[in-house]
Amino acid sequence: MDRLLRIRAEILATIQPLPAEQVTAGAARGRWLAAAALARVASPPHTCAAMDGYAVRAADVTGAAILPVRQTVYAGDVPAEPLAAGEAARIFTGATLPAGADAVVREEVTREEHGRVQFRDAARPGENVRRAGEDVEAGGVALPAGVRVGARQAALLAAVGVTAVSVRARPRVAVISTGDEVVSGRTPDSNGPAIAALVSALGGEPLRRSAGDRLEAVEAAIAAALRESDAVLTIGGVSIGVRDLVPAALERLGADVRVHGVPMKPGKPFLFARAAERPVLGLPGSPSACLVAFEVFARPALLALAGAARTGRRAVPLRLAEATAGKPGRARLLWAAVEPDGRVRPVGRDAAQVRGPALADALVCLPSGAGDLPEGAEVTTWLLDDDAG
Ligand SMILES: Nc1nc2c(c(=O)[nH]1)N[C@H]1C(S)=C(S)[C@@H](COP(=O)(O)OP(=O)(O)OC[C@H]3O[C@@H](n4cnc5c(N)ncnc54)[C@H](O)[C@@H]3O)O[C@H]1N2
Ligand code: MOO
Repeated sequence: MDRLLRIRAEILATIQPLPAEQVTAGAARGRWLAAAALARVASPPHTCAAMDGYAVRAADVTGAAILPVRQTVYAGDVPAEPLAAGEAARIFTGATLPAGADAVVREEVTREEHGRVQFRDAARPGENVRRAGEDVEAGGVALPAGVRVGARQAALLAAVGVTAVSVRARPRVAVISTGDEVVSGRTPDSNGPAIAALVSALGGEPLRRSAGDRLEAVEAAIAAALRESDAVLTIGGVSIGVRDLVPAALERLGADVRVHGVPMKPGKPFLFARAAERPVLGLPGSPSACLVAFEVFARPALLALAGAARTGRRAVPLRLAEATAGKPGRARLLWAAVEPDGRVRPVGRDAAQVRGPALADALVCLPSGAGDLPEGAEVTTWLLDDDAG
């Protein structure tokens, strides 16, 4: 995997994030922050009760004690008056602590009768109190740049009063399916919709195009794509057959082909070029190879364009649910399913497979030269289920 990761790093080094724009927090959903989002208000906004009970000055409750209850504070109230020494205030979860109070005693360990509350034990200063800003201080960094705004991030932005944020533009990504068999429909275009869906899941805007097996057609399709998009993905026509026209078309367009052929299985013919200051990623046509090359190279490249701080899949060591026969040579990526017990089971291997990837929720990465692996062997696994935007 090291060589693949080096090639990936070389590709990423050529990619700058797209320009930033200011959008409402709602419109930021699924996009990446271009700058840190700073809290406009603290969270929590006021020092408040963490439990229903009685606000007191802890110094007044150093053991069993009885205090008069002078006020009641509900969530949303502004306390009518400060808490005087020797008094208690009835208070509810989330309600602002009256000035002077420094502890909340849970209702369960008290008894109220005739306007007086009885405490059994000492109150600790700070007990059941949420300090204003203990989660996020006003003016502090709520979210750093490079983070994707999803559901939980939207909650934080709302909590700290952020209504507008700076995010990276959505990448417009041309997805060009090539090959007469695909254009005619004799071979169903399974890669096109898959790659378009993967682009959408990254918050990108896929522009689906196709070109038959004529050099001029492939060249024209790539040239048009370079004009209308921020990145170009081609599918098929990238290995060494006489009808594999993507490399020749790129040459005619004066592209700078930086990578052609990578030591992995499947996905060996993958190509990376720069043309018109844009990245061009040539994915193999064989379905499993296409999707693997997308995972290893294209997805990180598109994430870098979109401004993501983390461009790789989450990699975790998992144990194999079954033995896997070793093969010398290239690093291998196996579509796999994570089982309920946390072990991982490969689901199909041939580069032409469409079913294996469809059943998988992980990719197992075996380094070049990995021999036969027994059941239970630990393997690096990329988890594929974190696309939620
Ligand atoms: N003599 C050699 N032949 C091949 C080599 C090699 O080194 N020497 N490499 C093999 C490897 S590895 C792969 S992977 C494939 C990929 O080649 P291409 O990227 O040029 O892909 P095509 O030849 O255009 O298509 C291969 C296969 O995939 C089907 N296809 C293409 N596009 C789609 C699509 N959008 N949806 C579904 N299926 C698609 C196409 O019909 C072919 O069946 O080359 C090996 N050959
Ligand atoms: O490496 Mo190819 O990618 O065998 O399918």
